[in-house]
Amino acid sequence: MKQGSSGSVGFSFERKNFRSIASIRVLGEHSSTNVCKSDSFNWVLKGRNRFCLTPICGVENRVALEVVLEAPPPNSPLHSPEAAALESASYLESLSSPRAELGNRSSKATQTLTSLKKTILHSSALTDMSPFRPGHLVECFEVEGRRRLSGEVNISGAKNSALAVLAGAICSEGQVYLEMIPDLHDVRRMFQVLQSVGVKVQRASSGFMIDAKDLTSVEPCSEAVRKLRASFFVIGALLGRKGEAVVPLPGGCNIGARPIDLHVRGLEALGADIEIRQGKVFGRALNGRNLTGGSFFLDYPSVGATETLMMAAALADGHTTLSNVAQEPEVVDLANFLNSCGACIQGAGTNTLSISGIRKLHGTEYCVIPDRIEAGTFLIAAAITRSSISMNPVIPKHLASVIEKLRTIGCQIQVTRSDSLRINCAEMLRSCNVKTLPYPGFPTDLQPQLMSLLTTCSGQSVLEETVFEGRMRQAEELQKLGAQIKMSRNIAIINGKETGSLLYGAPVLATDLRAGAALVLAGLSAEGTTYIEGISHIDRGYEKLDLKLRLLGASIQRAPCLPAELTLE
Ligand SMILES: CC(=O)N[C@H]1[C@@H](OP(=O)(O)OP(=O)(O)OC[C@H]2O[C@@H](n3ccc(=O)[nH]c3=O)[C@H](O)[C@@H]2O)O[C@H](CO)[C@@H](O)[C@@H]1O
Ligand SMILES: C=C(OP(=O)(O)O)C(=O)O
Repeated sequence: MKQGSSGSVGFSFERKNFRSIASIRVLGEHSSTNVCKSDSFNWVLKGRNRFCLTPICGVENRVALEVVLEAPPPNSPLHSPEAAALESASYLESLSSPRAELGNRSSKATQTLTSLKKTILHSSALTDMSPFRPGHLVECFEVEGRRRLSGEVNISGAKNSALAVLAGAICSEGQVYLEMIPDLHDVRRMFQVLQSVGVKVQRASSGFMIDAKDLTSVEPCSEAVRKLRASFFVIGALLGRKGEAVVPLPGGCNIGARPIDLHVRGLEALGADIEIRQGKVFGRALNGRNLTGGSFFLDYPSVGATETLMMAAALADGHTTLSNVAQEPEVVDLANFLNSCGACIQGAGTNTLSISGIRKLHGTEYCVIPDRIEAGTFLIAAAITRSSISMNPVIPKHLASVIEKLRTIGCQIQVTRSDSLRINCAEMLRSCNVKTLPYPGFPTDLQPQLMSLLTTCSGQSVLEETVFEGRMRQAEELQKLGAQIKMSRNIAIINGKETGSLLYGAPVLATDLRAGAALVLAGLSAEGTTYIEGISHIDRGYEKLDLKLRLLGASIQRAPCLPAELTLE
């Protein structure tokens, strides 16, 4: 198909039948190795299931010659290769090109489909594509399974600590230098939240310098706040500092209703008047100046509510007692950070916090704890691939419940140094029963990953999610890989096979951060190729997950795919 520099190549196909297509490769005019960068073209959705491929200015000579569609893996439960081949041929016939060329191209495509040869346009060509616009290809992870992992992985700073500490930095009027802040989408959005109220954020040496001396607003940018959960916690710091705050209702993982009633009632107990209207929470100190100390019992040990109230109470006039608080390591990290700025918080890590308010906090240097959830994800990655790996830095105590369960199913885990772990896994692992609970119980943030692992363990496991009511959406996706899972509300009954259940690669969708991680792990264990869409969720909370896994020997790449939601038109 010849194509003028100013024209466009119009084509249409039934997107629903291509649910499992992995990629589209665009070739240059004379050489099949001359792969045009995806960002050289606009993929524009034109009406129902119709795309238009238009060269962007400056790439006039790099015309689109053919589009090669890849069929789904042969074992895909969604779609047979034969159906995909037929679909592809009819798609090619719909191209507005001379018939002779069509014939060639159709047979080329069919060959490609028949051999199921990998024709993925790899990540180097994609790097300039983000953020994706509607109608563009989106990134997915392409995972080639059944490879052993080996080596040592570096664990990043904890996402949930870093986010809480960044919110906490608003409490301080001095300069705060923070280390071990992971490079995550959520962290970048949190920087935007801080900057929108006048906080200066600067990269400095291997960390970040945060200066919240001159707050210019008490209303952070709605767009950024709505993208993550922890952004809402700034309400405690802003009310503490300024006696006033207007914060939109937060975003975060779609894993349940996630109300903010405990934050609100706790702030009211500290002398705030709170009103929720038009999707925003308006708070102000009742006395028109500062919050005042008080007592509050949390009905549930909410991590976020504990953190919000800790920040507010740290700056309130007088003394506060918070009972039935969360005891998570990230809560302790926030308390340690605030104390290093001069706050007076006692009892962090127990179920009661005793806080004497201090009106002005000073600057500090602080290093965030390592991410226990990332470390747990790598422990499970080793287990699901029956591999041996080491990881560092970790705080082994933070992973006690996870280590205990992995040992129960047959993994060997050694604490090799005070901050390092090594895991060795035999071929045969056993089932076990697990219930998620607040810390020190088994973390809900590792439940989806554990579900993937248990599908490969012999016998029947019962996994119960008690923290979030909507956090088992990965089960449906794991079933597409062949996992034997029966769901009953928040309980999953997982049947592994005697020899360890073999998962089969297929296209799947990450519905949230940890569900995405669970699918990556399942893909590492599966026979064939797994395509995981929705990886922006994963980038929210894992620093370079794909790179770290590759360094351990996994085959995982970023590849372009058509967004599934385009079928919903
Ligand atoms: C940014 C961050 O730190 N996120 C973590 C934090 O989320 P987050 O702070 O949102 O989690 P919470 O501990 O608050 O939520 C636990 C349960 O309490 C409920 N609840 C919470 C607040 C409230 O006002 N009312 C209420 O009913 C929630 O709906 C949920 O069912 O802790 C969770 C539980 O360990 C983790 O999974 C998240 O990764
Ligand atoms: C649920 C999580 O994050 P968030 O609270 O930011 O949605 C998580 O980290 O698993």
